[in-house]
Amino acid sequence: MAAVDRAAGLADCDPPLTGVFSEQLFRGQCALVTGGGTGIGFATARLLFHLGASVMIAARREVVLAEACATLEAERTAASGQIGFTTVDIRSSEAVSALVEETVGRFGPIRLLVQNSGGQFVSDAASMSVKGFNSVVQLNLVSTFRVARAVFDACMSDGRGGAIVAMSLDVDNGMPGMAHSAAARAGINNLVKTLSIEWAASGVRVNAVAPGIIYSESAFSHYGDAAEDLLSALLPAIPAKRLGTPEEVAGVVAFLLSPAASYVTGSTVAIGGGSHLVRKPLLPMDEPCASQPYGRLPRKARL
Ligand SMILES: CCCCCCCCCCC/C=C/C(=O)SCCNC(=O)CCNC(=O)[C@H](O)C(C)(C)COP(=O)(O)OP(=O)(O)OC[C@H]1O[C@@H](n2cnc3c(N)ncnc32)[C@H](O)[C@@H]1OP(=O)(O)O
Ligand SMILES: NC(=O)C1=CN([C@@H]2O[C@H](COP(=O)(O)OP(=O)(O)OC[C@H]3O[C@@H](n4cnc5c(N)ncnc54)[C@H](OP(=O)(O)O)[C@@H]3O)[C@@H](O)[C@H]2O)C=CC1
Repeated sequence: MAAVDRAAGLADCDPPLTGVFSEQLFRGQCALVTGGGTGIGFATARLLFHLGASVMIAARREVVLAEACATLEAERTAASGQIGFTTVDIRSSEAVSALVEETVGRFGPIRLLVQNSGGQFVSDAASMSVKGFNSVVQLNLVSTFRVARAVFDACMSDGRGGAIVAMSLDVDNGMPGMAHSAAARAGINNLVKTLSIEWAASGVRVNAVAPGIIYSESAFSHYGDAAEDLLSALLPAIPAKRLGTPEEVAGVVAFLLSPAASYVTGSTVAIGGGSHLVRKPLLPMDEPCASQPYGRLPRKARL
């Protein structure tokens, strides 16, 4: 896949990107990374771990999390922190409460939160049921609030502070084929603004990152055979003319969590090789016409 090949080699340093930060940056701090077993979440957990944090990764698939932990344990250096995993479905308040309790019990109060878990399916809006729209909003927007609230209440509201990074998307120009996710992520972009104001008095910074198209096997596997065609059509609209890597997102997340960003809050940082500056929707559509300016995706493309 040519688009993927262009991204290869960018994360060859091992462990990735630690060289640009002090290895003591997060020494002893407890970090929770949801979705930390794969893709962007794994790259972020990996970087925080190698920068000294005690990192809990959490998602639904235990076997994936266990494998991720084993990989990190095998990479351990003198500078590395601790790593642990537990399962969670972030759509459940009870499960999220249990996750926070377990993380605090194991590694102490959570100071760094990366609310990375999320996703969606591709469908044009005309084929999308309200139930499907709602399930994606629940997963991405409502569950981001749920996780942030649970961590704030338990660990960050006491004035000792913390830093939160949520996962958004490049949605400035809308997102044909992903109306649900784009609306949810636009909600996240606004949510971090309000939370950053309300929680500033507790010393908590709240930011988001908005990745463009980031290649990882786990992410692409959700799009099946459609991925290659979609990507071929998408690539010309990316000024950098390549996809991003999970490590390129992890570096920005680590910066936002770090004291280097101590005066940054309420921001959403685009990580898309300039794609957020291109004034056209990110997803490719059929040939536009006057009566139907954005064309159509195949109806209800179940990928
Ligand atoms: C990076 C890939 C490149 C390929 C090119 C694409 C370009 C896009 C660029 C954007 C970049 C973004 C990338 C990523 O986000 S990577 C992460 C990818 N991971 C995922 O997306 C997986 C996450 N998905 C899920 O967890 C679930 O699908 C979801 C939460 C979204 C739904 O789960 P839920 O359990 O709530 O769903 P149900 O099965 O109960 O269904 C509820 C209703 O939802 C509708 N639905 C569900 N799935 C589909 C589908 N595949 N297609 C259409 N509709 C769907 C449906 O209405 C369900 O109701 P019914 O069962 O009654 O029909
Ligand atoms: N790749 C890309 O181009 C882009 C990705 N993003 C967003 O970045 C984030 C990471 O994506 P990426 O690494 O690419 O893809 P992945 O599919 O690798 O990551 C998604 C992660 O979310 C976890 N997850 C999904 N649903 C739940 C749930 N209900 N409860 C707990 N965990 C859940 C998954 O684990 P499990 O299935 O085991 O629960 C998985 O680890 C997502 O929010 C994604 O939408 C945003 C912009 C672009």
